[in-house]
Amino acid sequence: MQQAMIIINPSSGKEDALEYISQAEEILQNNGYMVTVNETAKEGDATRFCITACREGYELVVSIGGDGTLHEVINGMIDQEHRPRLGIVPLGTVNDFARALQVPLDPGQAIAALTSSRIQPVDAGRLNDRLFGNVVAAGSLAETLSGVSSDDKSRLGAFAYFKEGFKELAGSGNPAHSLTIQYDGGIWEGESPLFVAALTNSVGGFEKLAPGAQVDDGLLHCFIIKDLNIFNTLTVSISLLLGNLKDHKDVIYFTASHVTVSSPAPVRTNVDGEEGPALPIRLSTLPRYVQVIVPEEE
Ligand SMILES: Nc1ncnc2c1ncn2[C@@H]1O[C@H](COP(=O)(O)OP(=O)(O)OP(=O)(O)O)[C@@H](O)[C@H]1O
Repeated sequence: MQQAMIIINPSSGKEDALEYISQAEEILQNNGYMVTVNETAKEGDATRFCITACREGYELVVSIGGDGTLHEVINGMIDQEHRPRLGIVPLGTVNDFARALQVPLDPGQAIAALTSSRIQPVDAGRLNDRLFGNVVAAGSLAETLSGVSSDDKSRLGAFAYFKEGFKELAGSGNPAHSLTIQYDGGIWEGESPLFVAALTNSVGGFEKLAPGAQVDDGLLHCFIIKDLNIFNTLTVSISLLLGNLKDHKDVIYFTASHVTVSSPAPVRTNVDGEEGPALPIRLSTLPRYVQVIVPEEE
């Protein structure tokens, strides 16, 4: 009999996570799985549970929670020879990974889609000695984004990030730091308030950040926002909404499989929506590393 592990964060989303356990358990049992349910209680639990699932040969791990929980689950797969298939039930407020893979944002529909036979191989990102599923941001605006409240994210969706970003720009005028970004054969040095490296098209709920990004293209889609002021922030924001950010005159866009970012200043990062390590960071991709269950094609 195949084994499935449900990893659920009971604090995710609007805290109605527990309602979905029996629904997911039933659908998996009806599909021939022996199901183990693990509830997380604190940071790191989802990673530990997923490590167990890898070591014990589980065929399937289902992450029920937000992008933070998913990030932790994916980190359990680092350096594991056996990696279970991954099912996603999004309960967070942003759910970028689900958006990028067309997994339904409605949890009931996402649970129903766990029986799909369609598997999408997805790149994982490597940041120093850990993994990420979707995005790494660095710079003073990235630090600000870590502070966006769940309440604002629920109320304003992706626009919560604009609100915090504008607040930061209005407060400090010019929050750029000196960054050195080395990628494959190139190097960029200059002042920037924000560097973003994305694996998928959806970042912060904006589904058109990198419209050309494929989840299995083996590439980091990188954006350097050059020195910003409050006025061209508006035009950058509009480009972001229209999906042509990479063509904006104050944005440098490139793709690469290896990137390092450093700064003489103590700059922090944001990784998959949560606060990450300080610079310097080394980024790379692990092509087609995670096998994700996605809905059948219509
Ligand atoms: N039982 C728990 N109570 C509180 N926090 C928890 C618990 N279990 C895990 N966590 C922590 O909650 C963090 C955030 O979870 P997650 O991103 O899944 O939900 P969310 O914050 O509701 O989603 P979003 O970030 O989209 O708003 C996880 O990174 C984890 O460290």
